[in-house]
Amino acid sequence: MRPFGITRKGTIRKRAPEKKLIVVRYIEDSVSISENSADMYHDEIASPNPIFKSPAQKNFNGNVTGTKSPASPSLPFGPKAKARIIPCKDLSDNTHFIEMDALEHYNVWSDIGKGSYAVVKLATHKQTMHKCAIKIYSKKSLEDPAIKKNVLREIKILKKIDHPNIVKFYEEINGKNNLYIVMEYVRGIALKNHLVTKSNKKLDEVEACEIFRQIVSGLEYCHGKNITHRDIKLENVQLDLDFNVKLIDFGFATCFSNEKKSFIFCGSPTYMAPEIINKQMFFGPPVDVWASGILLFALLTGGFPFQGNTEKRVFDRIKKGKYDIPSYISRPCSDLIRAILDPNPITRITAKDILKHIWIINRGNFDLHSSPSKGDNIDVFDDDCN
Ligand SMILES: Nc1ncnc2c1ncn2[C@@H]1O[C@H](COP(=O)(O)OP(=O)(O)OP(=O)(O)O)[C@@H](O)[C@H]1O
Repeated sequence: MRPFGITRKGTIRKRAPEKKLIVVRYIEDSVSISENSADMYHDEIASPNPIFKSPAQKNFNGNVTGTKSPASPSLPFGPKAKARIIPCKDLSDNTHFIEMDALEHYNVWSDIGKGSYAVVKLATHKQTMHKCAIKIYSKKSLEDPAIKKNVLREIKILKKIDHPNIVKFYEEINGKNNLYIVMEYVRGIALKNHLVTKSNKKLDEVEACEIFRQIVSGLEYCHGKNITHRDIKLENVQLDLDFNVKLIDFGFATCFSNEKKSFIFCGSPTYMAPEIINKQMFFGPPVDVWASGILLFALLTGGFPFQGNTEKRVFDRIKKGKYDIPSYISRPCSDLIRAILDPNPITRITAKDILKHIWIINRGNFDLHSSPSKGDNIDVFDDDCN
């Protein structure tokens, strides 16, 4: 179990009644618990009658103690609690230091994710106790016009979207130091991490199909609204506890027009379509479809079709377009992968047609031609080029 702590301006160390050392660190009227404990305890925290006699509430009243609720034997203040010390990060350089006046309606907990420019924190709406995720961009990073443009576009696009397989936008909050995007909290696991838990880092066709179908369903919806995600990859697919798919991170998303082709070099190298690498003008949707094919390949094989130790090598292979589909993949699935990884964006299958493909209709239930052989397993998850 990871450390637990309460935060509100400054840091104090306290002994709980059980004489166990608890370190309490105060930031501004907020409570911070570590990533793991946040997930472990957030049901209690979020419940209207929290089992955990919320140190948060005590904290808000300025009365901080580490006492445990009688009904919370599993919580870290229990008799078995060991000294749990909050990682004492230097808050002075924490650009994602939350502003409680801006987030007055939320209790903000600890980090649930980190991206290149944003930190994502778990929060609960104080009145409804509804859990949410708050993506925090420091305004310093938004001084870069390109980043600012992307973030504003991310917000604009998220506002337009309402689909079960896409994370829901709740509100944006413009703080003095940060910009906050409040959105649906997807309690679960990133698809990439889910894959890593599997033997050989791959899924069977039925499970892969169920996940892939939902991804493509979200994409089809976006494409129907003239929106492209442009950064489809394992890391940007979150699974909830019921294994429902939610697409996240619309930081590269954009609106496209059927009349106007555009060119922009964006996405993650392993997932980039040949038309991007060849610097051709392109419409958005085929690029998402290509990336979804790379992702499907990864789900089924534990590897990527175009690999290399350097970006250049990956690009060279994508340009050549040569890849092997392992023999244990069923014929209908192989056919679908080939239709998706069609180097020509004009003839490449669309998201709409993927959903009508026999492999999807049959939910991946096809006899396998052969069992995996040694050489069929490609493991590139440690590849720097992801
Ligand atoms: N709504 C959410 N619910 C749960 N976890 C989330 C949510 N949104 C983001 N995360 C977590 O936070 C991480 C970072 O989020 P996100 O990818 O949106 O940030 P980013 O800065 O845009 O990332 P990148 O550097 O890839 O562009 C994700 O990988 C995911 O683990």
